[in-house]
Amino acid sequence: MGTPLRIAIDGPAASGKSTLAQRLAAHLGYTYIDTGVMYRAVTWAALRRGISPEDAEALTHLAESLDLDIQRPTVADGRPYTVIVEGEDVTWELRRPEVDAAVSQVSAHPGVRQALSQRQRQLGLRGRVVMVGRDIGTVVLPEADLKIYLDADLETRARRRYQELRERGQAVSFEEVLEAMRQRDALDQGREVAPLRPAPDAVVLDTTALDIEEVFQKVVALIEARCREGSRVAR
Ligand SMILES: Nc1ncnc2c1ncn2[C@@H]1O[C@H](COP(=O)(O)OP(=O)(O)O)[C@@H](O)[C@H]1O
Ligand SMILES: Nc1ccn([C@@H]2O[C@H](COP(=O)(O)OP(=O)(O)O)[C@@H](O)[C@H]2O)c(=O)n1
Repeated sequence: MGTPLRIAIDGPAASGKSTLAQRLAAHLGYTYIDTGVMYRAVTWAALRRGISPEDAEALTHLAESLDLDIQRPTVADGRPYTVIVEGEDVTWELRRPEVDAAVSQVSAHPGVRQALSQRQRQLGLRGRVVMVGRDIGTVVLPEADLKIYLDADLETRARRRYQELRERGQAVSFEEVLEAMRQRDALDQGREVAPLRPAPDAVVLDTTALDIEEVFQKVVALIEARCREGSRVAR
C-alpha cells in the first residue's frame, strides 16, 4: 500500500479523534471530515423544532432533508470549520450540553443513520480524506486503507472534555460531564445499528497515557511503516 488514501478514525467521545484527524489531514494535505457534526446538526434542528428524540419518522425526514453546509472557518475563534444549518451559523451551538444529551438517542434511529451515512460515504469515496466518527471503519467506509480506533478511559476523556468546555466559558461541573459521557458511551455502544466498536482490521490505540504529540507521532510512524510495506510488495 502507498500512502493511505482513505483514513478512518473511530472511537468514543474525547478520545482525541478530531485532534488527531486535523493534524493528520494538515500533514498529508488531505480533507478532514467530521461526521459527528452531521448527527449534531440533525439533533440541534430537532430540538429547535420541538421534534422528540424518539420520533423516528420525523427525525429520518429531517436527516434526509436538512439544509446543512460545512465550510472553511469563517471566524478565527479556534473553530476547525463553520457549520451552517438553514442559513444560520450553529458551529458552537452544536457543542451545547442539550445537544450532547440528545445526540446519541437521535443517532440510534436506522433511518437517520442511513440518510447521513450515505452523504458521508459519497464524501469519503472522493479519497484523500481523514474521516472521523463512530462507524467509519465498520459501515461508512469499510474499504478504508487505514483504520484507527482511538480509546482512553472514561475519567481521562471526561477530564479532557471538561477542560475544553471550561476554556470555552461553559458553566459545567466535572461530574455532569462525566455522567453525560458515560450515558453517551452506553447508548453508542449499545445501539442495534452500527454500534461503536473497532473494525476487525482497525489498529486500536489507547491514548490514556499519551499526549497529543505522542498520538500523532505513533500514527505517522504507522502510516510510514505501511508505505514501506507497500513498496516492498510492489517491487
Ligand atoms: N492525547 C491527548 N492527551 C490530552 N488531551 C487530548 C489528547 N487528545 C485530545 N486531547 C484534548 O481532548 C479534548 C477532546 O479531544 P477531541 O480531539 O475533540 O476528541 P474527540 O474528537 O474524540 O471527541 C480536546 O480539548 C483535545 O485538545
Ligand atoms: N459516525 C458517527 C458520528 C457520530 N455519531 C453520533 O454523534 C454523537 C456525537 O459525535 P461527535 O463525534 O461529535 O462527538 P465527540 O466525540 O466529539 O464528543 C456520538 O455520540 C454518536 O451518538 C454517530 O452515531 N456516528
